[in-house]
Amino acid sequence: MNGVLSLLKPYRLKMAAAWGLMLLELAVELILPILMAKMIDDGIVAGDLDAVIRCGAVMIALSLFAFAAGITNSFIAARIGQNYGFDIRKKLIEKVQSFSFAQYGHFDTSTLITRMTNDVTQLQNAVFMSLRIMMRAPLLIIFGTAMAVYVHFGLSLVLLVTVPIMTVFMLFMMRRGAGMFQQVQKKLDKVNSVMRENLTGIRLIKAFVRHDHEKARFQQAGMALMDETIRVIRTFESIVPILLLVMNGSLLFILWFGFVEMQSGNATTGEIVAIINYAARIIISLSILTFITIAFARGKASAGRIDEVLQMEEEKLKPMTETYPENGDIVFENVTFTYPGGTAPVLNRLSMTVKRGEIAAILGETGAGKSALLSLIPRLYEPDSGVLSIGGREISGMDMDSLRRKIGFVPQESHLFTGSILENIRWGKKEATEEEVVEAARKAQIHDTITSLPEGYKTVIGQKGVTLSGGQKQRLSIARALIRKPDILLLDDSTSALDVKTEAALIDAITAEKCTVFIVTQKIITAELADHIFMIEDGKVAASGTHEQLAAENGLYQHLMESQGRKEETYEQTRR
Ligand SMILES: Nc1ncnc2c1ncn2[C@@H]1O[C@H](COP(=O)(O)OP(=O)(O)OP(=O)(O)O)[C@@H](O)[C@H]1O
Repeated sequence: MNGVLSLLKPYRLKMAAAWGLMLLELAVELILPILMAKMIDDGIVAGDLDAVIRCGAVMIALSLFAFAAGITNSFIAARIGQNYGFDIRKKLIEKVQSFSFAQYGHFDTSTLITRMTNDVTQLQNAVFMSLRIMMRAPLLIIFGTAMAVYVHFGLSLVLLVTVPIMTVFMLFMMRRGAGMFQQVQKKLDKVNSVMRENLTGIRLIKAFVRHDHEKARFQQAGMALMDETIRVIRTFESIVPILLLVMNGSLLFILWFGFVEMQSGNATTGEIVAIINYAARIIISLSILTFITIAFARGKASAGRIDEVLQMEEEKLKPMTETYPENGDIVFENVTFTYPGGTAPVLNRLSMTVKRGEIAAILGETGAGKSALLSLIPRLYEPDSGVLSIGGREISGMDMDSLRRKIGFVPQESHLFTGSILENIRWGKKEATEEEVVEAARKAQIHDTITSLPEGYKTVIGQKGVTLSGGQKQRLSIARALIRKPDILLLDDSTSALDVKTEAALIDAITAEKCTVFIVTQKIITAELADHIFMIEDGKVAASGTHEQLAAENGLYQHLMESQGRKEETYEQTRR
């Protein structure tokens, strides 16, 4: 067993029990026609009521026994199926969490969601069926045919011909089906992707009056899924009529040949009834096999898709030889970085030093690579070449988790989780006390806003709760980062929606924290508050210095100041 099937290992014993019960149920099913033949020949035809009652009693007892075995098997199979599904989902989420940003880019979010939901359900169904009926149907076909041969060889000859032909036909269809179901799942991915975009972008769609366009997009994806599913159904639908035609023909042949054999005294009524009974059970099993074939083909396709995620190779990282230094400057030395899948480097032999405890403003045109620079510090991406070190220790040799624990990161787009404000801030440090939460909120300049809400820190945000403004979300994200008491604080354009006064108060509070701060910004007014400004252009530091130095010497900076209407006045004047 490998891949996703290896996750069934812990259930080996329970699976064996389920199969054992299934075999008992099957054995009863195979014995019943013989008992019926005996009841007819020794009881009904011979006029012996005692024999009828005896055989009847044994048949009832065996049927009850099979019923109990069947129910227990069903219960165990359902439990294994559900547990297995849970295990796969857990494994998948753990795996996805361990992905580097580059690996995450391999999969679209929608396909990951489909794989974690629908594909897991398909596999769960396949496992349930394999324990409940998947083995039973083929075994009944094999042993049913064997028992029929045992009862009357001549009458069973037709089964010996038709059953293997139909079984091979089914196996062939199963092979074809697996490929087709891969396509169905891909089309389902697309539907999920359009649906997700529609739901998350609902405000935009309304504002731009793009309902019709989106409806058409959804229809296209939905129709593609429907067409593919119909194609598969059509293929499988042909199985049952073909099966019924062949097997009903076999039944008629048995009846006709049985009549001939009975006339010549070579067969009894009971034997004919038993053979017909076996043939009927075989027909039912072959029809069940059709559904099993579909479930198995779907399960196989889904297992492949799940395995693709689970077997994603771990990124090979340098051995961990460095520990995080308690104090240290952050140094980029000739760092070159290309986004995975990107065609050209966004950072090109960039070098810069940010002193411990300094506030560094990163300025640059949009698309200059400011976010890229920030994302290298917590090792969300690894540079192509060059060295990034903290306190003289290369971060590429540091344990990722311990490095990230020292960093407070506020991404460009604020992302909050469904839950209360308190929970959202505490998300940054799970053991934080309420006092710590309030302290972080005060520093992030959001405390007053929170307390003005009717439920204060207990206010639920998200779809079913209060909707916050862009600036409020930014400050909440900053509070979530500050509660960690980070050594390094990365603010990726996270103060863009704040007014001048609030931003200045925030920077004052951050300064008191004495952490090293990288603040990406487009605004000169924010850069002025920094100890050091780095201007990024063409993947390099084009200029650096204090606001005063750059304002006096750097043409590009002066141009930026002018374009933003900032000349002689200072930040203090604006604040007032
Ligand atoms: N995940 C990604 N994969 C490939 N290319 C990317 C990715 N993210 C950004 N880019 C590209 O890399 C370049 C630098 O992007 P980055 O987001 O680092 O710049 P930025 O200076 O932060 O921009 P902005 O100020 O607009 O946020 C851009 O041209 C962008 O299109």
